[in-house]
Amino acid sequence: MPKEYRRKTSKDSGLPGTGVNEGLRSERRTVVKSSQICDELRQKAAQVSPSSATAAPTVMDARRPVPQVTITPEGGGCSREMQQEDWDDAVDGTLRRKLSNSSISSTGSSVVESEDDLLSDNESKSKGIVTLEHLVDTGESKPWWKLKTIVHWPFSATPRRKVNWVQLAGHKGNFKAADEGTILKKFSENEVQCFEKLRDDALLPFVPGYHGVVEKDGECFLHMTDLLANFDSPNVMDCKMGVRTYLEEELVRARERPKPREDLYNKMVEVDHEGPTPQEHSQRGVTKPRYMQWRETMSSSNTLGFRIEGTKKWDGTCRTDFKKTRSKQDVVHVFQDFVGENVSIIKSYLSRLSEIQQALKTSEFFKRHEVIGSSLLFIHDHTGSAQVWIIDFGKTTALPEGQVLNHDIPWQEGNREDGYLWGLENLMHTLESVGDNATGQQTCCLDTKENSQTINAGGQ
Ligand SMILES: Nc1ncnc2c1ncn2[C@@H]1O[C@H](COP(=O)(O)OP(=O)(O)OP(=O)(O)O)[C@@H](O)[C@H]1O
Ligand SMILES: O=P(O)(O)O[C@@H]1[C@H](O)[C@H](O)[C@@H](OP(=O)(O)O)[C@H](OP(=O)(O)O)[C@H]1O
Repeated sequence: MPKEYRRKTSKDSGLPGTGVNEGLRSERRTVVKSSQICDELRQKAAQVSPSSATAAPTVMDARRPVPQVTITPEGGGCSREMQQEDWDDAVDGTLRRKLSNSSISSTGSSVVESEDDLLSDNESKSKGIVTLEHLVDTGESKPWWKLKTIVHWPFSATPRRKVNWVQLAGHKGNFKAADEGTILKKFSENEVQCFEKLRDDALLPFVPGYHGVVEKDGECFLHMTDLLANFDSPNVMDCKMGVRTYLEEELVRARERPKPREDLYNKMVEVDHEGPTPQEHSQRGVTKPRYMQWRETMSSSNTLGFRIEGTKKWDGTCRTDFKKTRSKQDVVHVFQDFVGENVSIIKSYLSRLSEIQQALKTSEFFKRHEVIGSSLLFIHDHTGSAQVWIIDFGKTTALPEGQVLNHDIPWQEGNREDGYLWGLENLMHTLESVGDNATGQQTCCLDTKENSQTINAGGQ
């Protein structure tokens, strides 16, 4: 699915007067009333799920305190601090260019240009500790959706409650603070539709709570539960699931209209100078699917059906340097470091993964969707609490009517298989190995059958 569709926002949503046919570039300059657009987007997305019309909560709640976000330079310097000038920029609408060059620039791309996405710089990832600051209600709370009108709020004089938060993967600037226990993720029509469909699905207990579409600073966001909220100094790990991390459509488009990207070339040579072909070296560019395939081959996506994207430990240590973490042994080591050989945590994780596995096998949603780029988010803390959640449905795509997937057979172009279940099984085996190493025996964990299946990644 083209990114300009997946990440449609209020400003390129195909709403009356903002249709893609009119050209998104010129449309982006159109001044639109965003709260009205969010309402329309919410209603439009809600149409996919009959039950959601009543289930959608009121999103414009005047009692909410004004949220803001500060990104602090913690965790090995893999984050940045949001400055006052960032907020000033919001007044003239350039904030999102400075803070979120990735999803937003793709959102703003025109249909004609976006053969394989237009994210053409290498700052597209935000990886690090983010301190979300929820302003304390001083008794004169203002409707938070009006933040754009009070962007010069005297930040230093306002009482705040800091909430440590981490964004381990994904696009820079995609998240903002909301009221306590919740966060905002940049709107994607595709993701909203998935959440709407998931309201009635067996997977519901394993996805973040979804509270509708809201507007802030003139943009629309998904309002969802902050999965870290109930943990005390959590340890967090993001594992991207599947053997394939790009959509078949992206492959087709790149073939029809190849668009080498310099930012992806730079990311590739940074990890492996021998990665690009001589032609790619000479043009200093690689196409998106080519980069994604290379990422899958360098990491464990192809060999295990999942890969580690990032980890953050309770002490603030943050790691995202896993692009070459490929062998099962290497993956086991990362998990060992993450759980500290705590067998009880490992057992909790395995038990939760087993529940997820069962739910996936009965889920109508899962059966009828190609699940690409989705992650399992592992979270545990010193109290012994350990959970796993399914996150990121930005590239999860409905199959044509009547078509279903197995999720554990080899991908060949056209069959749209993603290898999700195969990856999950390997992930469980990996955790079992970690448990076995911790106990020094073979009895740690679940009695899962040996996984002998291989996914044919050669077709990529
Ligand atoms: N509901 C949530 N609660 C807590 N943390 C979350 C939640 N959703 C996402 N995160 C954090 O944000 C990171 C990125 O999330 P996500 O994958 O949804 O973003 P994205 O920008 O869509 O990613 P991608 O670029 O891979 O599509 C995760 O690795 C996790 O650290
Ligand atoms: O992890 P890396 O090496 O930084 O690579 C990025 C990662 O694969 C993201 O999942 C992808 O976004 P999507 O999943 O949304 O396609 C992004 O594409 P992009 O640069 O086009 O945003 C890649 O650059």
